[in-house]
Amino acid sequence: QNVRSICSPPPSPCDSASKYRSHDGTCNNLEHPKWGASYTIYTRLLPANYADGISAPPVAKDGSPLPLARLVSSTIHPTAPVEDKQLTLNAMQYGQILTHDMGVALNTTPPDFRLDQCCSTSRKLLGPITGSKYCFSIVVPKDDLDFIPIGFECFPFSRTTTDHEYGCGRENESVQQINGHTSFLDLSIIYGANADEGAFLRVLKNGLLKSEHRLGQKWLPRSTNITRDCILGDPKEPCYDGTGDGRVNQNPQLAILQTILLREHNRIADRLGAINPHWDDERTFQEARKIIIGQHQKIVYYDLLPLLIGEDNMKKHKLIYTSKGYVNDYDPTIDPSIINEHAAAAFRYFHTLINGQLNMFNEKRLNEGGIRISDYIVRPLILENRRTSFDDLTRGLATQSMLAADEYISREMTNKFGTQPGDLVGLDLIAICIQRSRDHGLATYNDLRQYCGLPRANCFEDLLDVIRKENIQKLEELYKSPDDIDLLVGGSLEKLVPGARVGKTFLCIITEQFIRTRKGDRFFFENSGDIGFTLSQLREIRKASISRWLCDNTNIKRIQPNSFVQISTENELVDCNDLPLVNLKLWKEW
Ligand code: HEM
Ligand SMILES: [Ca+2]
Repeated sequence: QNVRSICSPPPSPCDSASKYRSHDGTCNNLEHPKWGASYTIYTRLLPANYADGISAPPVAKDGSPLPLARLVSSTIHPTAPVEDKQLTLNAMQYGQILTHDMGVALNTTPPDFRLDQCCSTSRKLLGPITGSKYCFSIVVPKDDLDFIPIGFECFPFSRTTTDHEYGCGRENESVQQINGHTSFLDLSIIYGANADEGAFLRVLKNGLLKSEHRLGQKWLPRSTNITRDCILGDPKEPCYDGTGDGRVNQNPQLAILQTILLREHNRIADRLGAINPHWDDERTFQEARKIIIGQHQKIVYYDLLPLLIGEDNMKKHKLIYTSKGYVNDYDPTIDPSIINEHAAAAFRYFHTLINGQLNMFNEKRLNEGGIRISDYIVRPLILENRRTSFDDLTRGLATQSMLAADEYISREMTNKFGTQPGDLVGLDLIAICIQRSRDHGLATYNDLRQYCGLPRANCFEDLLDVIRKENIQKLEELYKSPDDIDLLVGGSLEKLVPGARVGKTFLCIITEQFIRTRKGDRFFFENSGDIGFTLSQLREIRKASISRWLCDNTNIKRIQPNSFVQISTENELVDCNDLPLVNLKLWKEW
């Protein structure tokens, strides 16, 4: 899509009678058809903070450069294998699904940037990993834990959309990044974020999405462009495409959940077809899509988010209800676009939850061995390795602990990210994210503290209200003034708010995002009217659970009722058939 049309979209007339979401999110808001649509810009809570007011990454208050992102990462984020006491890896992993549904910052190659100039031996082409075509200068020796690449220039790395030619903003106005996905929770990651992609992903028969049959199971279609999508040891290894998101191969557990979503769509479409044989392909597809999206929204708001941002906090902000009826809180004045401070900083805090080791479990939940995640980044061969691998890894999601929300990060992410066996250098995901947040010109930690109702810190000691002393000392070593602290860095060090897995500032940003995502979505599953569910259908949708999804789309026979939460006496393994099931007979049309 050409950038000019993104920046000044022509008025697009909407069909208010249309019962289903568009693929690109347009016309969700009938007054503002582009709100929340794919290929529109992110929004901000506070004005951009570019050094030149336009597009250059920020500098310190006194004009000196900010500390190197890699130096910040290795100073602030040591490693420690602290596990979360309550939640499983599945909670982290569905968090990534949710993130991907809400956005992907489009990266564009600056015209003066030649790959052959930059990809010398010490650098790495990151295409398949981040979806960008840049060479990164943050590469670190894979096993040298204390190596800090001082002297490595801190890249012209993404310049995501920092050229007017590529980003939006008139001349002399600050640049804003572009979101390649719909902002809505509409599973654009499996249905595609525009009409052409949406049609391409479908069989166009019986309401089905394209899939491939192997090992007696349905799989995501294999990629026809493996060098773009994966880094494989052998070109015959699986590498997926044919889903609505280019990041599907990024890590094995992500590919698993994408596969489960695909299977669930096709499972529901099959049932609906049997219940309503007179429905055509389009009707079956759209009704199945609506059912899966409704279940997904229920699972996100009612089952997952309370664990991350606190149940009391969600109730206080009217993000969840105890009502058995409709909620009808759609507010057409709310713009559901994704907030840049949320996507490029606050929600990335949950990278702390990633466990570098993925274990496989048999049906007795006995550990059958594990893999290092860094060996399988953009290389999902482990899913189809053996007949049971997929199921064993899925049980791992439901069994293993995620890591705790704290300042510690797995070395698999900060030193070995994106490596292949034999590689001498790896990447640092956290350094990449710090650099990315600068590239997006986010306002500083101090600015967001103030926005969120904390006092501005005039000196480092003022941070004691939410940050531990030893961490303030580290900040003082790195930054010259409290006004220089990056939002991602300061926010990541805050003490957790009781009941939540984030500190105050990030909680405020993330909560604001999920208010907009809910109230700014005319099709949110708890709304009534022609586009909503009937009340009895809504009661069925509310029975959905992540555990039942795993059961219905794998060979798993027993699971705990809530597989975001570890097995315990309150959450014991039960027979899959004993879990509540969404009764599709309620969709029978007489
Ligand atoms: C194994 C798990 C994960 C891996 C390997 C991973 C890796 C990545 C990578 C490579 C990026 C792009 C970095 C850049 O170039 O800017 C990214 C972006 C992001 N990640 Fe993760 N991530 C994981 C899990 C999560 C989880 C659990 C969350 C939150 C619950 C999360 C939130 C985000 C967000 C919000 C973005 C920005 C998306 C956008 O472009 O709008 N990630 N992650
Ligand atoms: Ca979406």
